[in-house]
Parts: sequence; C-alpha cells; structure tokens
Amino acid sequence: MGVAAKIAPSMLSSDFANLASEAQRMLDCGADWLHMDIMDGHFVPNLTIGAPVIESLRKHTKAYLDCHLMVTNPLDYVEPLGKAGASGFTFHVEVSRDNWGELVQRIKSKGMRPGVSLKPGTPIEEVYPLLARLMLSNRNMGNVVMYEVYVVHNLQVEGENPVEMVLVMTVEPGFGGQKFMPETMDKVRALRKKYPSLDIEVDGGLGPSTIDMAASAGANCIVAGSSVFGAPDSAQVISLLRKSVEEVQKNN
Ligand SMILES: O=C(CO)[C@@H](O)[C@H](O)COP(=O)(O)O
Repeated sequence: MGVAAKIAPSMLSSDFANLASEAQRMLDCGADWLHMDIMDGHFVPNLTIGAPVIESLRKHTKAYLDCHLMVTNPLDYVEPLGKAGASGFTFHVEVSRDNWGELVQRIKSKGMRPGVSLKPGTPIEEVYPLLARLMLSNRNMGNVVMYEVYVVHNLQVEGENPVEMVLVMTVEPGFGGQKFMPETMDKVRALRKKYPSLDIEVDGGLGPSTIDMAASAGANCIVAGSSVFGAPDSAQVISLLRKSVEEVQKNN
C-alpha cells in the first residue's frame, strides 16, 4: 500500500470571479486538496493571487489549501499566509538555498505544512538535504532563544524531515495549460525509490493522457488545472486521476 492519493485541482484554471463556488464545485467533484498558485511576477513572468485571496477563500471552506509559492522571497509570505489560513506552504529550492532552515522553521511555527518544489531543470539532488532528518534544539540564553539545526544525511535519527512534500514541476512554472515534460519523471522515480512514504506532488500538464506516466513513476499528489476545469465532467477526470495512482500502488 502506497502513500494516499491526493488530487488537487489547480485553482489557477478556475473562474477567479467565482472562486468560492469553484472551490466548492471541485470538492463536490471529489478533490482532496485545492492547489493555490501564488506568483509574484518576478520568480515567474505571471502575477496571480496572494494572502488576501487565501484569506477570503478560507472564510468559505475548510479544505486543505495547498499553496505553491512561485516567488523570489518566500520568507516574506510566511506570516501573511499563515494568518490567512493556508494549509501547505511549498517554496522553491532555487530561491531558498541559503535560508531553507529558517524558512521551514517559520512555516511550521505558523501551523503550515512545509513543502519544497523544483523547476524542470533543477537536479533532484538539490532537495535531498531538505529531506534529511532534522533535529532542532532550543537553547535559552537569557532573553535570546537560539535555535540550533542539525541536519543528518541518510541517518534514521529522532526528529522529522524538514519538509513533508516535494513538488516536482512537470512544466516550467508560471502558466496553466502547458505540455507535460516526461523527462521530469526520472526525478520522481529517484525520489520514490529513496523515500517510499513521502508525499510527491507533480504539477503541470497532468490529465488522462499523462497521469499513468506520473503515477507509475511514483507520484501520489496530482495537481491538474486545465484537464479538470476544461472537462465537461470534472468529477470523472478527478476519479480517473485517483484510480490511476491507486492502481499503480496496488500493483507494486
Ligand atoms: O503552477 C502551475 C503553473 O505554474 C500549475 O499549477 C498550473 O496551473 C497547472 O495547470 P495545468 O498544466 O494542469 O493546466
């Protein structure tokens, strides 16, 4: 039995003028999560939503809001998104090489679940340090609380992984409706082999014609925008995506 399938319609393909009802429609169609694409017009050449929209949507739903931060300075978004009611906070490794320890710490302290994402051209090895077990110790030095972070590669020690999900981008981030890049599946396969119980998310160009490639590589969290919102029967597509993941897992 593998890691539970989670189907996350990308709300980027929804009618933003009716976001709350579109979100509810997806949940009624069987979605597990709602995928929220936050872009800053700098890390990617597109501008979408931010904390105020998440806050508004949160008033209408208790659903897991799976936020993907396509931004240059993810640290600036932790506090506002935590307050707004985001559930997952997935940042990009390409902009967090120097401060991911602090970032993860802050995300967790705001009650969100940290995830890391990588672009198609970024090697999978870049996320391995974020999957090593993390030990945090808290030293109180007078008024100053010092956090010490020890990352131990490939050792089963007490503690937890810094991030709980890896989002492997299967298109260049920025826009919906692009073509799935099958070459990114090598990264999913490598991750799954190394981390059997990790949430591995894929995003971009996923739909009935590409899901089997992603599922058999080992992805269990599936983001799909145009294939779900553009279908005459969104529930049918969501169910097909889920079945493909579950079928692969059953046969492994
Ligand atoms: O983050 C992104 C694009 O950057 C995605 O979430 C897209 O919104 C997925 O859309 P489709 O490729 O499924 O249409």
